Amino acid sequence: MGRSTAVRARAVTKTFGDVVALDALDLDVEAGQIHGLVGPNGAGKTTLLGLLLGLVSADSGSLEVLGTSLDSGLATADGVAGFVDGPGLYPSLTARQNLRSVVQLRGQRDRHGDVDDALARVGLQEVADDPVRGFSLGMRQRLGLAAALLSDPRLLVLDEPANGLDPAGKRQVHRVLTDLAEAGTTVVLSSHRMDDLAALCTDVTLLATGRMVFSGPPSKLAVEGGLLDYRLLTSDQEGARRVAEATAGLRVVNARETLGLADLRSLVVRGHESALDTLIVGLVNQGIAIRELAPTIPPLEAAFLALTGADTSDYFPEDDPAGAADATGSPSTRTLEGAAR
Ligand SMILES: Nc1ncnc2c1ncn2[C@@H]1O[C@H](COP(=O)(O)OP(=O)(O)OP(=O)(O)O)[C@@H](O)[C@H]1O
Repeated sequence: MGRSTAVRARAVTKTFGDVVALDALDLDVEAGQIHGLVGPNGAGKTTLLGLLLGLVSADSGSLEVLGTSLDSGLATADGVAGFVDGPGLYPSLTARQNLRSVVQLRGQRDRHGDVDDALARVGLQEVADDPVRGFSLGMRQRLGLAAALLSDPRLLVLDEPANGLDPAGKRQVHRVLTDLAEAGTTVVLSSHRMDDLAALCTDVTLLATGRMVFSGPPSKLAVEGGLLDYRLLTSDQEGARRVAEATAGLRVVNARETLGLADLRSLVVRGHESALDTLIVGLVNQGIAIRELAPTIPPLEAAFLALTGADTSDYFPEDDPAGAADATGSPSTRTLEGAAR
């Protein structure tokens, strides 16, 4: 394991009875990365985070966390902190008392106001002396993060840390995580929000039914996702339709299905970026002004849907079968090989 590798998983498998939560998973997380795990419900994200925290052990394969092998059973590597399924907190204690109890349980002392500092970093200083019982989900998430910060972790593991956070709270948590990563801490987190992951993560790993279907920078994921649907509004919609239909590699698709009833004027065209470039030139040559042209859903979301096999028919038309889900419903090998690093 290289010095710069915080997590190295090889063929890690974890089953719960008949359910295969992780299926021969390979994963590398470089030190100092903010690494996002994303995938449909039940994909294995929480199971993987639990393994990193030493809360569950793998059935087979090898897992090294911060240079410590976790292959011989339940163990937490030194320098790892975080939580899955929400932070464990004492509801009758205040936020400050909760953090003090964490410090005491670890046999540490509250050096130089570490507790107050952690509360301030997550924006909870105003409610430091309120009982946690009355805290919202977002406040609990932030307090859980503060508890994890108290041990100065080298690897921070967080299960949906933005869950329940308002936009200001989310920005604050993102800032904390970015500052930590800049100081060398590795962060591995799960999220269902592709926009959050794109804004925060250096790399993302996309899981589907316990298998890795993509790992790499979010920008690469967006590009590898395949064809996109674009909404097109011009000065001459009929003329634009004719140009689009004549453009190689582009298809005009049913706008009503894609956009719903809210937007009956727009055309929806499906294709790769290069075909779109040709369309734009064609429209300009015909003297048709382009008023709006944008993906109907964000590229990362489209890539997620395509690579996890969800709703692929919307994103991979019949004339591009190589990009479609295979007969077993698994995501396409071609796409995955192209996508995986
Ligand atoms: N303790 C357990 N006992 C039985 N099955 C479990 C257990 N933990 C996880 N599973 C199963 O393993 C699979 C993966 O679950 P996991 O919680 O890791 O998925 P996830 O990607 O975190 O899902 P979500 O997005 O819904 O949180 C699921 O089918 C789940 O039902």
